[in-house]
Amino acid sequence: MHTEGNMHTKENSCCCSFEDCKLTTDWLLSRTRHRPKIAVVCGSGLGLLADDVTNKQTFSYEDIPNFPVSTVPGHEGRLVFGHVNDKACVFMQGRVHLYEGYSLCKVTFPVRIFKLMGVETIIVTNASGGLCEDFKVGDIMLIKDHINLPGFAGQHPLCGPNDERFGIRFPCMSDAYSKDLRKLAMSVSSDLGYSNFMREGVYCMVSGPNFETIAEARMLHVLGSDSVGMSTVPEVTVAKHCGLRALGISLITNKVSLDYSPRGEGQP
Ligand SMILES: O=P(O)(O)O[C@@H]1C[C@H](O)[C@@H](CO)O1
Ligand SMILES: Nc1nc2[nH]cnc2c(=O)[nH]1
Repeated sequence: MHTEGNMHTKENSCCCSFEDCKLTTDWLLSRTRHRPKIAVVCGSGLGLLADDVTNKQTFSYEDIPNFPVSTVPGHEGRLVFGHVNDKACVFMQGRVHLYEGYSLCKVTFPVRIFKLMGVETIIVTNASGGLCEDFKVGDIMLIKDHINLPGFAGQHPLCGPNDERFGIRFPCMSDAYSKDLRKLAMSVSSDLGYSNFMREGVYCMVSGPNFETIAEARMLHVLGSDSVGMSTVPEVTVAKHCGLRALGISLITNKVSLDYSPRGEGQP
């Protein structure tokens, strides 16, 4: 069989086998006493989410065997173990993306490490563009569902042979984002007085690295997307596959242009 150029064939299917994951997990477990139950993936510019962690222990991605290394500004590239309100957590200060040249298998490698370390809940955050006309810059959108656009084109982290030690061949994705966690997040934000900028919606992943053309943005909007970004979907897909509870949070950092008329320059 000819395999060149097709990373999902049997011969070249996985750069992150169960054994690779185990090696990385054991490496971390032997170097930290922390046993996190909650993992948080910090999106672009959101590394400060780990600022309030107590009893911190950090590892640079480049020191962790097999771990992918962030190449984008705003992604510090370190794992932070510690506690938030007495809950044992691990934060990824920075993630890697498909557009950096990483396979989705590598992009989602940390999620499987968290699972093997004993994590039960994952909070995945991102910076995204708002497509929903009601959204304002600075709004926080709880992700209720996603559209996996690269997945439609065969760029999917679960392509290739399925290892049942992680999860089943055909995982259900209709409930990838925990309803209970969304309810809890809404209730906590209301208690904090944040209701004015809390939203709920559908996040669409594109591969990037370019931002959308106006025609593309209109298409994504018509398809039911409320925000668009370049991450999160692979991580949540792999989290669901291996039985983690997921909460997805999108910070709306810009409004995506849906019409040709205003602010003219350079537009068709
Ligand atoms: O890691 P996230 O999804 O927050 O990063 C977003 C998408 C691109 O990497 C970058 C573009 O602004 O921010
Ligand atoms: N694709 C995409 N990613 C983003 N990340 C932050 N804003 C945007 C956006 O407008 N489009």
